Amino acid sequence: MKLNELASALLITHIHGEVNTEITGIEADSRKVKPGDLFLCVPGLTVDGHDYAPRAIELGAAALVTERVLDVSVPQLVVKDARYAMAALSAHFYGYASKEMKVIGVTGTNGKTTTTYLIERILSDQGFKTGLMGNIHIKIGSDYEENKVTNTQEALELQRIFRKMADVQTDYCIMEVSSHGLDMGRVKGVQFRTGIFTNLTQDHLDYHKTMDAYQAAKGLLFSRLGNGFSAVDAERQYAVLNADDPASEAYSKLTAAQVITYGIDSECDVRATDIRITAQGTEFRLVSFAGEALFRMKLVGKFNVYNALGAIASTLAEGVPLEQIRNSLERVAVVDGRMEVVSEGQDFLVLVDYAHTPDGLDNALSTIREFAEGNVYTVFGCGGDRDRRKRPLMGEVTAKYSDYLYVTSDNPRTEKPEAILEDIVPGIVGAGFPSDKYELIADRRLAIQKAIEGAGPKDVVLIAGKGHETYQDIMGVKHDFDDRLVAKAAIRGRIG
Ligand SMILES: CC(=O)N[C@H]1[C@@H](OP(=O)(O)OP(=O)(O)OC[C@H]2O[C@@H](n3ccc(=O)[nH]c3=O)[C@H](O)[C@@H]2O)O[C@H](CO)[C@@H](O)[C@@H]1O[C@H](C)C(=O)N[C@@H](C)C(=O)N[C@H](CCC(=O)O)C(=O)O
Ligand SMILES: Nc1ncnc2c1ncn2[C@@H]1O[C@H](COP(=O)(O)OP(=O)(O)OP(=O)(O)O)[C@@H](O)[C@H]1O
Ligand SMILES: N[C@H](CCC[C@H](N)C(=O)O)C(=O)O
Ligand SMILES: [Mg+2]
Repeated sequence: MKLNELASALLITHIHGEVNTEITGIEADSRKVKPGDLFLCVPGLTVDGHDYAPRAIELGAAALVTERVLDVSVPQLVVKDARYAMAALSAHFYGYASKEMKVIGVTGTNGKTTTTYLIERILSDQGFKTGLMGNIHIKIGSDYEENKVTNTQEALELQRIFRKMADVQTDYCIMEVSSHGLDMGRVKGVQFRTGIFTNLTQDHLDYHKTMDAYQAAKGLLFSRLGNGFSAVDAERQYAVLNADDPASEAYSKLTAAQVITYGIDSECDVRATDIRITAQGTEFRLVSFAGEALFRMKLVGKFNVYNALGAIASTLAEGVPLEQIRNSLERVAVVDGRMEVVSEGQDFLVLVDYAHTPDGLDNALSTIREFAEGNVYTVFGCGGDRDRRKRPLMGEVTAKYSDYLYVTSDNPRTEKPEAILEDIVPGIVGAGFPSDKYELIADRRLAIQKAIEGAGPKDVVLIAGKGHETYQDIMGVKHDFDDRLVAKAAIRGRIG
């Protein structure tokens, strides 16, 4: 594509240099530039992409996108806002691929991965071709790719993925939409069919600073939906909101999409009643605008009833019959790394779960308390270079529900592991937890071993925070680490 053809995606811009320069790719990271690429100079929070222009040109960049004219040899497309330009130019370059499928986006503090996974199962069981973007992996047709970021891709990568999905005739893309992704404009230009809101509780205050700002970032998904009412079903847009979460009221005001509410405690369009939770699963009666049905799911915990409700509401909107939604959900055995049972035949229960927020831990542990017959041992930590204010709160929640605590590392990244552990302690102490029942063990393998060695018959060991992750990030290096494998080895060591 020629540079001036690409530039037509933006109204206010000018080209400094040869307008007919051929562009064969787009890149925003100098380390990945290939000959013929357009290199986007993005001012970031840590460095300024303009400083990497010379390196990109050395690697063969054919042109640049800049916010100011640089003294360099290649043509420049000068724009007002490089991040906005990244979204607009990438969408143009990849042919507005998200418009070739229905995109269902899920936002919220917890439950995004689980909800996307459930929707994908329901729709693929209906014979639709599905794509999935979330932190377990990215699914394009029948191929799976690793997700190198935890959640929502940068606009450029996102549009590249949509193109690949469109090329294999994907009907539905179901994706997690993080608050960072919304706030940084990564999903600008993505045409969503449906936005789903799971819940809003504390996380990411390192980035958003206040809960109001965090709530507003998630609101961007809903404020962009629905303003072009249409008689054509495929063009309609839906906002699926959790009626039991106070933020939903604000989101329903922000959106012009048709609102479908779901919940347990409040009056709503898709509601679960008569809920029964056991260690083996969850039962509930579904009362909805499309009829009633009894659901028996293998997924445990009340929070998974909420995730199921979001999935049910959004697929009912797609016209999937309630009975068939139920059949699909009843077949889901486990979502990778979420309340996943680790069994080597031992006489106590070991669960690996991805809870990494105060509310996530509250949900996971309160569920465990509903069925635990013995003591509850919790192994957990808090991520480095992430919200520090959630650390004592996570200590407090784990103390509330556990008999023994093993506080350990969970991706310390560039922080000192011991310092993170110290940030957690005030929450444990403040909750009045006995000092002889918790230990700080920075080595996660050791912490898991100790918890498993301590457990007796009928006890429950919860290993929280890493779920499906297969690494421990220490100073930017990802070391192999899988809670499930480490727990299995520890159990074998104990019983073998
Ligand atoms: C806070 C945040 O999200 N930051 C993201 C942002 O960083 P930034 O704006 O500071 O960029 P920067 O590192 O200063 O770099 C500026 C520009 O220079 C370029 N550069 C940089 C170095 C170089 O050698 N060459 C080069 O060209 C970069 O590619 C970039 O275009 O843009 C970068 C490039 O795309 C991302 O890597 C980076 O994600 C960081 C690594 C991150 O950890 N993000 C997390 C917090 C995140 O986004 N998490 C959410 C999940 C949240 C949830 O649980 O809901 C997610 O969606 O993944
Ligand atoms: N609806 C929910 N409400 C509260 N907690 C939940 C809910 N669903 C899951 N959880 C808890 O949060 C953990 C993470 O769930 P999940 O991976 O689905 O969330 P996520 O929103 O995708 O997280 P991330 O922001 O890391 O992508 C689970 O392991 C579980 O402990
Ligand atoms: N999406 C979350 C994942 C956290 C997972 C946990 N294992 C950690 O590293 O803190 C984040 O990026 O904050
Ligand atoms: Mg997720």
